[in-house]
Amino acid sequence: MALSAPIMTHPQTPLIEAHDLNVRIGGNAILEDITLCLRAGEIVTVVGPNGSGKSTLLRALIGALAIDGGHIHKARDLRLGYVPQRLHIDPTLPLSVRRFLNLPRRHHRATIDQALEQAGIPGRADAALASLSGGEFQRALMARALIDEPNLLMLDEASQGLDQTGTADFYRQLEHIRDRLGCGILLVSHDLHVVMRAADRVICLNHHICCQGRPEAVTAAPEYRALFGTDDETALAIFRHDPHHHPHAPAAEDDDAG
Ligand SMILES: Nc1ncnc2c1ncn2[C@@H]1O[C@H](COP(=O)(O)OP(=O)(O)OP(=O)(O)O)[C@@H](O)[C@H]1O
Repeated sequence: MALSAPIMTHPQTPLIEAHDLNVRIGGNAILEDITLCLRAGEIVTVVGPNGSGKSTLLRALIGALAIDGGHIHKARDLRLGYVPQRLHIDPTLPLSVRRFLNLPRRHHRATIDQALEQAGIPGRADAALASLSGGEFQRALMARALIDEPNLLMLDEASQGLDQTGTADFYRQLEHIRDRLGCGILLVSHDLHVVMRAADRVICLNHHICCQGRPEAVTAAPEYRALFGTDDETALAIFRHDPHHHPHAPAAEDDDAG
């Protein structure tokens, strides 16, 4: 199926909801009472210190991890694309990008070419996977996540290893994908400045949700400042989110942090 057709999920339909989600690993509470909701058309970014449970949250939401409490409700028509934080591929494996994207099942050439174009590496289908740079490899992972036309895309620090320009390009690409497919995007990132520019909503996680809301509201929240300080105020002023730039984005769930 062509990737260009917009996905007709109703903008206000929750794609995924978590209620009072609890996850314990090795006797430690990693996620505590997480309640969140993600809708089609919005870009939501999870920020938080190292070890605060961001990857665990994504893995719990996609069902890769057993939960110890609460529940997760997924839309009946949910089609999930997931870009993991890491994926180790043996560099000696003679694997082209096309063959990688054909695992575990084959796709039409045109579908693969289109996914690569959407992910920002057009024309690289016949390149050896091992020959891709770190940033290109991340984009190949993104193409793999896009190939089945997800209506929810989850990315776990997919911009790691990219330089400043590459990171800014990456977020622009995400906005483009959201605008073109109408999908919801949930991402984990440490690039606070760019995150603040690209996200419709930010969730600040430190095992529990410290605060969430529009980027401006979250950065003003004492809980966020206690974790990240206030140094990004200047950058935020430069990168401030322009609502007119994203005509398809629905209003964020919370206007205020908390
Ligand atoms: N499989 C596991 N076994 C033991 N501990 C785990 C496992 N997975 C996660 N943890 C622990 O859970 C905590 C949260 O890990 P997680 O990877 O979710 O954090 P994170 O916020 O994504 O961190 P980072 O920003 O460093 O990627 C960490 O203390 C981690 O050591």
